[in-house]
Amino acid sequence: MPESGAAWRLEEFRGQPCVGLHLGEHDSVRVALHGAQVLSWVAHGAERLYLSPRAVFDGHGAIRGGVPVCFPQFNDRGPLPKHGFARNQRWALAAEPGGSAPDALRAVFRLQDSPASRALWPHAFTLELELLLHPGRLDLVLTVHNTGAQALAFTAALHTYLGVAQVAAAEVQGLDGAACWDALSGERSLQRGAIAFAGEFDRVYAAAAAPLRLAQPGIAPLEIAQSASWAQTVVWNPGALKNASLADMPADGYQHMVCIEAAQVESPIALAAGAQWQGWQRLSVPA
Ligand SMILES: O=P(O)(O)OC[C@H]1O[C@H](O)[C@H](O)[C@@H](O)[C@@H]1O
Repeated sequence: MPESGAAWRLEEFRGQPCVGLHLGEHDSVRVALHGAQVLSWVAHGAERLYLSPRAVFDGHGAIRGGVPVCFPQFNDRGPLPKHGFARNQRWALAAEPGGSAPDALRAVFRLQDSPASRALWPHAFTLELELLLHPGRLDLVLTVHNTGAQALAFTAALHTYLGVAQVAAAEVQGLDGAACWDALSGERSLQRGAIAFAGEFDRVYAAAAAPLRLAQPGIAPLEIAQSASWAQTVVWNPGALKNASLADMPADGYQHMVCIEAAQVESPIALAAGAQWQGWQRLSVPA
């Protein structure tokens, strides 16, 4: 274990088994085995993720909030259930969590193909989500391993719900000039300036080379970086109307979240038999 005060433990949250990583008093992460879904990330004492108070924890459906892992399909762009099946299945801890550096904790979750996954998608695979918790920083590393004898192809995302005090006052910086596809209008254009939110927003951006920033008045900004292996970044907020159609969101839920997703949406990743792919997202509160 790293410095004193660092620990991991099995926890229960809303009836679901979870793993908690705790680095001292002020940094922690909680992950449900269902979907290996991160439900909470506390950085320097402040929660930075949004988890809907109406999220359903039935061990079957998707949990609204935190960091859903979308695999092997992004959204409804294909024949599989929306955002694939990985967020709807029980993952396992790959090994006992522990210290990875003097001031860091690491946990790895694993999902392998099963009769349930093969009924939907006829491929052999191992999916791993590695979490590295540092003071003020969380790294999420997704690895896809084709363990079968046939090639496979997938799209995916780390569908991160970031918490905001008031979405109308929040801004996403760092995508100025990026090519974007508006999922609402179908139009392609270039982003001009920072992203602000005044209604439903659902856009797929060509990923930027430098980290993005989520800026809010009076709150330390959050930096969001992703590996170059993800071609896109998705930015989503349902706005009031779409929010009202989401049974697992409270009426004001959309005001308190912005999704910034490291994603591979437009061209599937092809993996030959035995090949691996890795993509990460890093969330940090700059010192
Ligand atoms: O409601 P879900 O299946 O979790 O999807 C939530 C959202 O995910 C992504 O951000 C997509 O770009 C949106 O179009 C979608 O509405």
